[in-house]
Amino acid sequence: MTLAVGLPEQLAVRTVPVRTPEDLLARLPHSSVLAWVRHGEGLVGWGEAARVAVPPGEDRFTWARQWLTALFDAATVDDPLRVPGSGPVAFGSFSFDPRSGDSVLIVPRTVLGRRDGQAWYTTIGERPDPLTLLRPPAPPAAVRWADGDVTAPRHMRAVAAAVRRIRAGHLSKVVLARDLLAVADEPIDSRILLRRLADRFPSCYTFACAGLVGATPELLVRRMGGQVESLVLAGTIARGSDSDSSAASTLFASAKDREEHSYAADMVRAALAPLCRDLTVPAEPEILRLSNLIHLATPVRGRLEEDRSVLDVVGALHPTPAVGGTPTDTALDLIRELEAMDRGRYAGPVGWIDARGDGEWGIALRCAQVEGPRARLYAGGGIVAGSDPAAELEETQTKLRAMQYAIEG
Ligand SMILES: C=C(O[C@@H]1C=C(C(=O)O)C=C[C@H]1O)C(=O)O
Repeated sequence: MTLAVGLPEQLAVRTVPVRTPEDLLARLPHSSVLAWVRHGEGLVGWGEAARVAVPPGEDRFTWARQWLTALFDAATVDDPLRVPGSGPVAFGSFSFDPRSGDSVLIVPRTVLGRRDGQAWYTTIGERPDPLTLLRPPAPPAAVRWADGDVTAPRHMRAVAAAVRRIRAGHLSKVVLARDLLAVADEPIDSRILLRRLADRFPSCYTFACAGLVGATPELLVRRMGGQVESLVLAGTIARGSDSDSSAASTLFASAKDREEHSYAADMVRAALAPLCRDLTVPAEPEILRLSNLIHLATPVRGRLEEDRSVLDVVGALHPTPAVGGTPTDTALDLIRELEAMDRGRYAGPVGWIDARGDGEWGIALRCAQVEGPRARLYAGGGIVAGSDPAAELEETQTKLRAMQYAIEG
């Protein structure tokens, strides 16, 4: 259903506390699901009370927020909990490129939420589905892999061309990505992918929205009350056979990775500074260990000066140089020129927002667009003057492995 702004449907929303479900992902009744789960907590949803295709444009986050405000303001809400994620929520996934029209918001009919030992069940409309434990879905069988639009040699050529542009002084950093295709015998059930990702990457945000499924380590912004947080990532090394501490020290001492990281951390600081007071941005990055690789990470915190929804903050931040580059507009043009594929919603913001404007949005990384028996996987990396095409290709291979595992086991 697509609703025009100004003509909102009246939603009847009811939240009730429930006994803590031990496993949100085991409750999903079918493959068309919405999810945002980390360490077993978060939100899962299914059914559609409302859905909208957000028109392309720089202002798509404002458009989306206005559409939701009209919808949620007209709703009748019975929500005794009033915690972030209770009452009506929308899941969303936005295109990376403002020119692309792939962005979508979905208000599920049913949401199961869990945080800090409290759990709730929100339903919209008359007859909620019963909450039952279901039989586990079947994993994808006989998966074949094929090149996407950006083959390995093409990616290396693009990286080499980007390095030349950077050395010629056109820009400082650009993130280039590539894709990989999987085809199974039967439609791929997103629930299997979510389960495998959540088990292997518990500290990542395992997400699903309109067929985009993944587990991202990168928090673009969490807004709960006046508090905002972000976790900026850029700079990567594989967790090889070396001891972890030696890989982490190599990454921490790498001038190339520290440079890549500083562009992203500086931009997030600059974008949040006008919106926040008490902004804290550590001077040096931390080390974030995932099961397959290690990142440089800067945790950022602040208090919002004015009442702004999480989507307003998403709009101020996207695209950060973790997925775009520096300067942003030059990098976007170079991505359009050199990458030669449509990123769709890969590297775009993905997450949820409630009627109070609270929510959590990540950058859609380590993900795939799943359609029937096919999945398109994406991965990229930041390119600076000192980048090496073969090493960058390897980095995308390591990053792709997370979703290859989710699909193949
Ligand atoms: C672009 C991706 O990841 C981003 C790029 C990184 C890098 O270049 O080191 C690290 C983390 C992410 O911000 C990806 O996973 O596809």
